[in-house]
Amino acid sequence: MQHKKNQTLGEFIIENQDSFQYSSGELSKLINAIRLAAKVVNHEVNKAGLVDILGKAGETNIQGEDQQKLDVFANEKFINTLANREIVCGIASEEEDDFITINSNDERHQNKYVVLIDPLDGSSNVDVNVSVGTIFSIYRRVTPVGTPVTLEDFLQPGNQQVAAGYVVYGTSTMLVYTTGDGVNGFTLNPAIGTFYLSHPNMQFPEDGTIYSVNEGKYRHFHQGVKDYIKYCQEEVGDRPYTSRYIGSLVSDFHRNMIKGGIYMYPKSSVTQEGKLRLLYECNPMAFLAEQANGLATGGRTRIMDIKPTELHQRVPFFCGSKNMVNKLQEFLEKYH
Ligand SMILES: O=P(O)(O)OC[C@H]1O[C@](O)(COP(=O)(O)O)[C@@H](O)[C@@H]1O
Ligand SMILES: [Mg+2]
Ligand SMILES: [Mg+2]
Repeated sequence: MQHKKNQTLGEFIIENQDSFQYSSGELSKLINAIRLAAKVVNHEVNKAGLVDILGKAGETNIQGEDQQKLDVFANEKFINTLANREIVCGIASEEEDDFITINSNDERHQNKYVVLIDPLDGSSNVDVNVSVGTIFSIYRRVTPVGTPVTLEDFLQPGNQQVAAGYVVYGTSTMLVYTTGDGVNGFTLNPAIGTFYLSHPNMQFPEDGTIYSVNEGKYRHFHQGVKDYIKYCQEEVGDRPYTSRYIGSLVSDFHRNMIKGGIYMYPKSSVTQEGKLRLLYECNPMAFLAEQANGLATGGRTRIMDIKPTELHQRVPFFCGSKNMVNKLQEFLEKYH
């Protein structure tokens, strides 16, 4: 992978296109479309509070969650931007009950990629001006090109992803992604609307001192998770670790990747399989984590080896610095 200081995202995509095993330019066009939609959503996020984009949209999604206006806006922007550029044959989104088929009957379009997105991650933070994100995951379809996509094209294990990434709309706006050859971060210069390579070859420190979990749900957690949280809080050596939980997966992950840490959303007696969705939250973050020398597990299984069964299925999620995730697994193993 070639990194040049002050390289723009557009230049980076072109220059590294050939290092991608399936390079036909289609994936480059796809990443470029995501870049464009991210800028449009960023513009709206930045002026939230000035325009009527805060609050609930009045609908609920298939997860039974109240959709925020920004959820709906971001969903439309990403879907329209991808669909209008005829570079994908299907899209699945947190905000759509079922997957969307694109251009399937048009012989001219031999699109071979499907995209899964969480258009706005951290929705509970939108109205309180705390950083939020967008998450995307890209696969090659498994059904024949030129035929309508099927559920099978979306229910692929994470280890089949060809690319994944996120946008974080925070103190600055960054797009971070991988095509299986390391993780690179690009910061938006809002003055000229261009993303620049600011974080080449991002790596999770093997050890960290930050743990991120919603401790308000502590008493419902599995005993192994409780023991690990207690371990993090013990006054021994470089512990106690610092507790940091933004409540936006993208932002917690991003901070932990830079500083070293572990994010946990366990299953509990309340949320049987946890809260986070395998296909458009856990798999893309797991691909990034592993490409950045980190780990991602469901507790017993490597996240990217889980065979999906449903579009919106939830799984327990533990992700971050290698030695911290391994330590957590030691505690979980005790009870298996
Ligand atoms: O409020 P809780 O239960 O701790 O959940 C917070 C988690 O839920 C999420 O907001 C779920 O994502 P969405 O906002 O995309 O639904 C994660 O970003 C975050 O880490
Ligand atoms: Mg989310
Ligand atoms: Mg969301």
